[in-house]
Amino acid sequence: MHETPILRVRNLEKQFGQGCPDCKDKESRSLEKNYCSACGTVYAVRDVSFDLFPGEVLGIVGESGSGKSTMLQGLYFDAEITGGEVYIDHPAVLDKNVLELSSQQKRYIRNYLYGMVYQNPVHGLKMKFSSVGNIAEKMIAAGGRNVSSIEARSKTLLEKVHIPLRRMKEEPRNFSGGMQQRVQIAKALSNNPPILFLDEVTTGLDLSVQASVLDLIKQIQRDLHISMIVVSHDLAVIRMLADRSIVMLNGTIIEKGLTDQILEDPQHEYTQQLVYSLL
Ligand SMILES: Nc1ncnc2c1ncn2[C@@H]1O[C@H](COP(=O)(O)OP(=O)(O)OP(=O)(O)O)[C@@H](O)[C@H]1O
Repeated sequence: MHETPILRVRNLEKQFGQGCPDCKDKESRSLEKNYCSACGTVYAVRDVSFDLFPGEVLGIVGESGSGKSTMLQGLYFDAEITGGEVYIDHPAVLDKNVLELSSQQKRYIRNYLYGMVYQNPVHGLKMKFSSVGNIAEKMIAAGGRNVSSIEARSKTLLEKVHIPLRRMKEEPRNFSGGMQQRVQIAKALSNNPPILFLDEVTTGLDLSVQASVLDLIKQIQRDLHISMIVVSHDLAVIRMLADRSIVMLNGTIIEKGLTDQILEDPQHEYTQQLVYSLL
């Protein structure tokens, strides 16, 4: 039996710059990594295609500048994508390339179908709202109006991410980095999205805090059976979380497969270096 992917990404492209005769033609262009030295255009994401299946964690790993964050920002509509198609297996948008939808329809997807956890909590949280207020805001944006059920769900979510309820009225700017990431995760889950994006969520945290946030993500994945795309430059993070993985370099996919397989038998020279650096 073939399962239908919850998310299908096809030939995604993102360029910064207009391009020039030297680089406009995909087949004949020659770039320095992802950069055209003739006109300065950066080809940040090039011809990226993959499927995400229900309940699966897909890892995206690559060095700084490989295009991971740009791709995630494009999928979450934070940045405009230059080309390609994205399909979500949901009745509201079935068979529609969601990149071409109106801003209202994209808002619907961000509110109901996607959750996002950013590396920098400042991008995902309103630091002057209370923690419970941050979660409530997301539910209200999605049309929630029943105050007592919004409050009850916010509390349940904060408990789920191990934020003590006695601190729920505090602003997240007073919290440690690990706690801020927990509040972001709770907020991202507030409307029960089937797809969660996680962008370098443990980068910059102390090792012990990293481990507890990663444990939390695993626990959420087990409990909610949510599909996740986890972006990290750190193969150790991907190894801990992802069933399947994609390795990116200079904006393109250079290797993909089961994470265990990639770790055991890396094919590309760059992946081999990544794997050996874990030893
Ligand atoms: N606004 C921009 N203008 C020009 N180039 C950009 C812009 N934003 C990103 N880039 C370039 O796009 C490429 C991909 O960057 P991106 O941030 O997606 O990589 P990354 O793999 O997520 O790395 P990092 O983890 O360091 O953010 C890089 O070459 C970067 O310099």
